[in-house]
Amino acid sequence: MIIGTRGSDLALAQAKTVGGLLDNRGFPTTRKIIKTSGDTFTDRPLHEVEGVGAFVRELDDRMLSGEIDIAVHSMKDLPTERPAELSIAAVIERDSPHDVLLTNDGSTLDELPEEAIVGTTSMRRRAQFLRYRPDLNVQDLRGNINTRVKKLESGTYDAIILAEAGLQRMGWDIECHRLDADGFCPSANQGTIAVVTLAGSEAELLCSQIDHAESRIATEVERLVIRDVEGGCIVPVGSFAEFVDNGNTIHIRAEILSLDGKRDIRLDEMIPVDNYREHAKELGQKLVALGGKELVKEAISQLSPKND
Ligand SMILES: NCc1[nH]cc(CCC(=O)O)c1CC(=O)O
Repeated sequence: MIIGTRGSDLALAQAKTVGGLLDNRGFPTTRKIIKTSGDTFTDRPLHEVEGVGAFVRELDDRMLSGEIDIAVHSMKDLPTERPAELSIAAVIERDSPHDVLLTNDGSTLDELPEEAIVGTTSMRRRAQFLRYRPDLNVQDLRGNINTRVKKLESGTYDAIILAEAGLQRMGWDIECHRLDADGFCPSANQGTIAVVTLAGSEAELLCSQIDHAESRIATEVERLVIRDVEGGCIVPVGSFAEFVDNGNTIHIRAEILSLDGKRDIRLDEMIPVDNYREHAKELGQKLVALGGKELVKEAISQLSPKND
């Protein structure tokens, strides 16, 4: 079976993880690197390139045309709307869902001097940082993990924010400070790898063997809770579900922020695992009732290029 992947080091590491899990079960795989438009326009902020799904569509197309059997993605990059012919055949056991702060001199978030330059392109991270430290100077920082760390080391930024899972998968042992989920609620599905196949294919059946049930449920809850505010991945929205109470309860935190981090709408709730879908949908409606949709619309209107 052929695993399709983007060519970045992170994507390759993820594809190797999935290949290894399948090999262990006696299903040999090979890898094929696919270049995507999200990889081509690395000089522009992500929301200007083509928004949601820049990295994903190309791999979808190659699968629909039969060129690859399996596609490996960072699950947080998968858009909500997916081609009906494709299936998430496996959700791999989650790595760290948290963000981390990397600083040039090892200082923590609280120790950074006023006006320190913090690099991130994520609107969520920007808003969360400004909420916590309105004095910081948050600047755009595009590029893959390697590029971003290099730009930190070159001194262009005093600090950068990354997904801890990315660092783990690269195998780098760099000093960093984990940002807690109360102040820095991660993106929905952060730290989780999704394995995509054609629905009804043999590959789907084989890949279902490496599915991790708790990770699948947690990622589904995270998406359901923010589904009705219709944000996509470029607006300041966080959603994080974790199993507590010996796996009987799910702790869900979700939030929408204004771009400047001055206003937010937040949820912090426990739901039973039984009937988790119904509970998650109810929380989604609660987020809407609190004004979540309006805040998302406001953020999008401030992001999109004005027509005239
Ligand atoms: N935004 C790009 C992206 N997509 C997935 C990861 C990291 C791995 C993951 O969350 O599974 C990253 C890098 C980052 O956010 O720092």
